[in-house]
Amino acid sequence: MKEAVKALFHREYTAVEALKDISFTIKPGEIVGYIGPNGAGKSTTIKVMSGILVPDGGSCSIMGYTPWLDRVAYVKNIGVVFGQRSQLWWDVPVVDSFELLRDIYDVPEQEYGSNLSLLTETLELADIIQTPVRQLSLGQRMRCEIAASLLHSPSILFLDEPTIGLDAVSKIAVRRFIRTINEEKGVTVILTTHDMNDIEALARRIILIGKGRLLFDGSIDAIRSRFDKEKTLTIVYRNRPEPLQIAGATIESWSPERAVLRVDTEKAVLSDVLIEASKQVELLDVAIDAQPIEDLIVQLYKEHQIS
Ligand SMILES: Nc1ncnc2c1ncn2[C@@H]1O[C@H](COP(=O)(O)OP(=O)(O)OP(=O)(O)O)[C@@H](O)[C@H]1O
Repeated sequence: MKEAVKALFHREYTAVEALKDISFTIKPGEIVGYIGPNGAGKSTTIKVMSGILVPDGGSCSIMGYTPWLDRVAYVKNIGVVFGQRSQLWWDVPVVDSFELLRDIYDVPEQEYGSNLSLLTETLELADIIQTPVRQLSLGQRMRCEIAASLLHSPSILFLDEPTIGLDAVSKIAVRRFIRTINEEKGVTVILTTHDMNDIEALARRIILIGKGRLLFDGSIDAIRSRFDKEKTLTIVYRNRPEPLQIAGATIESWSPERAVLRVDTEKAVLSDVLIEASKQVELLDVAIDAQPIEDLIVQLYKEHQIS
């Protein structure tokens, strides 16, 4: 209590440098996964890039605009979805919010009409568009949020955790939609998410930040070739009563009909392991699994000591 009263008169402040020396360039038409652990600075970056936050230093140029200086002209070119916040009015039907956004962005009637019908069809909004937002499920609301961010045909879309809390079906629908607008309309997408399946499904390029610093900027393939040295080989074969012995492979589990092997591809060639296996058993089925991208990202976090 004493400390609380003291704090009323004498506040102690701690400076948090949310972003430090972060620098990158994104080409039109890219989908970039902007990732990092909690508190890394992802939302802060999106807020700076969308003109909501004014940084203390540094520069940011998007389509020739400085987001926080040229806000009115700039926002016509961007769409923003914050998974944790809503840009829709809670008590009115979704379509009323859409119409208000049309007026705010000054979208010509014809453009609004064709965007609305395309978004209604592809995001399956027909049954919910007359419902007040407060009566929608999270998945339904997120589909409306994404539609709302695209009514004015922006060429850049910032998505801050767009699939948070969605069920598997809705996640797949949202991912498919993001891919479609990127491929068909060339919309540039900057996506933050903790769901590595979003990243795997959408982003070819990853920018990883941790504690406000840029730690990695490159392709998923580059991460794979750096960390994904181990493959899991599952083989199914005709009855063999004793375990296989294969140089270069570690037997993870074994039964008379099935074995799971781990192969370090830096030490053994996968095809040699398979040839050796086929000499010892009559192979019926083979499956090769790479490490999930989630595990690779964790290794990247560990390398930078930010896990
Ligand atoms: N309004 C604020 N006032 C003070 N500090 C803030 C504020 N918003 C964010 N921060 C701090 O800035 C840093 C970066 O936060 P940010 O929200 O950008 O992280 P994030 O990467 O989006 O995290 P998460 O994955 O948890 O959403 C954190 O240390 C956070 O505590």
